[in-house]
Amino acid sequence: MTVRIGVTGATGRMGGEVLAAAAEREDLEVVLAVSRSADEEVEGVAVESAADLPALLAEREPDVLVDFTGPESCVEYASACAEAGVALVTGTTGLSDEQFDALETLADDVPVLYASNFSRGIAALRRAVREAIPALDGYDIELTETHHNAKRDAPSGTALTLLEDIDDVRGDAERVHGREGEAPRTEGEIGVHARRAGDIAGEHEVLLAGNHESLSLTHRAGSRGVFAAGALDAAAWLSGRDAGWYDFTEVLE
Ligand SMILES: NC(=O)c1ccc[n+]([C@@H]2O[C@H](COP(=O)([O-])OP(=O)(O)OC[C@H]3O[C@@H](n4cnc5c(N)ncnc54)[C@H](O)[C@@H]3O)[C@@H](O)[C@H]2O)c1
Ligand SMILES: O=C(O)C1=N[C@H](C(=O)O)CCC1
Repeated sequence: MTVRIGVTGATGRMGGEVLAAAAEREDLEVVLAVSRSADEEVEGVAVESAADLPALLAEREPDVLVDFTGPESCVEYASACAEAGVALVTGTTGLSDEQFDALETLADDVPVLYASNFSRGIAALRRAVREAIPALDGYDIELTETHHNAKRDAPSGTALTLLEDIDDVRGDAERVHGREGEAPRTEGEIGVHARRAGDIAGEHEVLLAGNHESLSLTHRAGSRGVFAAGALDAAAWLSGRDAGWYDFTEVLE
């Protein structure tokens, strides 16, 4: 059965990637694309005004809405989905704790799948990090992420997810965001570094060092297409499921 999808942020970098990737798939049909700046075509799809989203959801009846926008719009669109009974896949990062709480509450009404990163490589990196930490007890950990020069939030959503993974395995640690001046490392702290340059799609490195050795676990996205493909796989998987909060790792099981 073809899954009917809607796309928000259609004129954005990820919105365009999602529309381009969806056009190549036979299991999905784009029935709706919206953006703050309407009246454009993206990848041959007419982009309508995001202000009309509630009415458009009722009229076009997508099974799943795919959202890569900003934190405020993500919660607003999730709320429209809950109202219309439409499932939501979102990869929007930079959400506050309150905004995550709001999304989780809306997941009582419709299926919501959130992932800070929709690449399979990052899913594998997360597993590798969870395995490496207990094997390298007491080693220093530094996390570095690098993204294009238009990225708004820092550290990246993926970096925050990796930090949560590290805390889960090793217990909560102090996070030191960059260093300047007299700033020697304290035991157990995690250095967090965010670089912004050019059009880099996304790089994450977890460095573990101690005992006269170091282990660097690094993922590099070759293009945004990898995130779009993962989000569409998530949309196909989520369609028809019960209301609830879902994770990308469940899609990959
Ligand atoms: N989870 C992942 O795998 C993944 C991958 C790439 C990007 N992202 C995240 O996706 C989001 C979008 O990234 P992008 O590079 O496409 O950004 P972008 O700026 O190119 O596009 C964002 C789109 O959302 C719209 N938008 C932004 N704020 C809005 C608001 N308040 N109200 C209505 N519309 C709004 C913009 O008009 C634009 O169309 C970011 O949070 C980014 O971190 C996640
Ligand atoms: O380009 C972005 O913005 C990305 N955002 C996600 C994050 O914040 O982790 C995933 C990688 C690309």
